[in-house]
Amino acid sequence: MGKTLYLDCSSGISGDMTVAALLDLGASEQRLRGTLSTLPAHGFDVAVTRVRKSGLDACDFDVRLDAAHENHDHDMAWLYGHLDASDHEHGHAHVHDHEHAHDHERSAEHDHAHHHHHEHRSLADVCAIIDASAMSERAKGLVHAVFGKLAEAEAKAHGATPETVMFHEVGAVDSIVDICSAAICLDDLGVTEVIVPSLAEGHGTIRCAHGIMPVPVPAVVNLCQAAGIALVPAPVTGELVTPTGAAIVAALRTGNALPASYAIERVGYGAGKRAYENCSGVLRAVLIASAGSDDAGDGDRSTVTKLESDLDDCTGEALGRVIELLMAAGAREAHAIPIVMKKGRPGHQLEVVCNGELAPALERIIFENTTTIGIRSMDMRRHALPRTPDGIETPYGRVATKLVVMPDGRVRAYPEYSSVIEACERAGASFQDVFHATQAAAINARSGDAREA
Ligand SMILES: O=C([S-])c1cc(C(=O)S)c[n+]([C@@H]2O[C@H](COP(=O)(O)O)[C@@H](O)[C@H]2O)c1
Ligand code: NI
Repeated sequence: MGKTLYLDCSSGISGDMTVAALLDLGASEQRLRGTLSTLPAHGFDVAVTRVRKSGLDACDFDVRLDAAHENHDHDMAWLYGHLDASDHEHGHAHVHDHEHAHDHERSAEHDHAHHHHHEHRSLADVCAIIDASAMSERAKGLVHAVFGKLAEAEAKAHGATPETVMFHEVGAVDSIVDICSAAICLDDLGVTEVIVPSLAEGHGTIRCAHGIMPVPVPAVVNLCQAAGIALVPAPVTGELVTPTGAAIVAALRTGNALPASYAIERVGYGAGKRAYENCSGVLRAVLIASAGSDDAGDGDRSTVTKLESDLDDCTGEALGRVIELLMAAGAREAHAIPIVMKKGRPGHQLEVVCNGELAPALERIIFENTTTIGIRSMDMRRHALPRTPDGIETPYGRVATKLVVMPDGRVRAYPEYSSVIEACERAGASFQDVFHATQAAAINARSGDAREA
């Protein structure tokens, strides 16, 4: 079973804060750097350092751009219009098919500390960069999901469609690297559930490539509206939630409520770049496990997506292969059910259950690896009982086991299949002997607890 991540967004959320918090949680920096080096995007380097933010020791993730790509993201004076406040309008309408920068340097109205370049990319431009990298299929799926949400929100703000809208800052190299990095780190940590109850957000206005925008900026408003994300007003003049941060939450969130009780496995703090009064400026990321105690609640209620396709012309070999690929790409379940289709044809219904953000990537795998030309999808409610992974000592060695809390509070032990097989092979014992010995040992270990099943 995957890990559950709780994001405490009491100081908002941005792309770099997310990556920093995940690295602080233990995601591999080495793996991140190795994977980023395969992105066909140039002019950037990443720095991972420790900083003190509001007295807290936090991780800082910084995408450093070369002179041709640098931006204003941390320049508070520029962001809030204290320098030359002349508007910096760009139409979104111009057509291009390659990365380019608009060079406004040295013009009187842009004569401030940084040169002001924008790379305008479409969703297709960004997808091409992601697909050409060596990111895992799961990480690619997460990145596609985040940019898909951004494209919908930007399109709505600018009266375009997701296919035609041009990204400004959110399509720049640093934002692409932030989003890819967040996906690589989540994949590395094995996170499958993401709980985000709400996002704290400031007020006022902020300057961006479009000009002066009200906070929350339009893209954030659209993202939160579409995904039903609650915003909590914070006593801060400025932007705490960036479009990238909101899109990460919109695409990856699987739940909006913490379990009634939970244990903290690990905590990470990611520093924001901007300095505001009245908030800590850090994103706290917590890996949690349901405590499985009396007051553990009745588990997690979340939404999952089911993909379904009926096949009467696909070989068993192809079906077996696609199921393997789907599971490797992060599906929760993938199976084929024998059915009799129209004209009396024997066939199979391929059923895949996944977190919603993975659906587009898994659909691609189905189209590429089977004969289907259509996939049905539906969102479903899922009720998962509270469960805690444990290691049970048995006469055959240690066996990984899930302890599951039943609705009436009793606890059942479910030995993990692969761990049972390892013990069988280690000890030369039968599956039944190891499985039942593990259940008995689990119950014995908890014999003081009157609520055993
Ligand atoms: O890039 C685009 S199109 C963009 C749109 C909007 C809208 O609300 S529309 C806002 N912004 C601002 O850009 C910076 C950087 O955002 P990141 O998500 O890349 O960190 C931020 O201040 C946004 O408000 C950009
Ligand atoms: Ni925009």
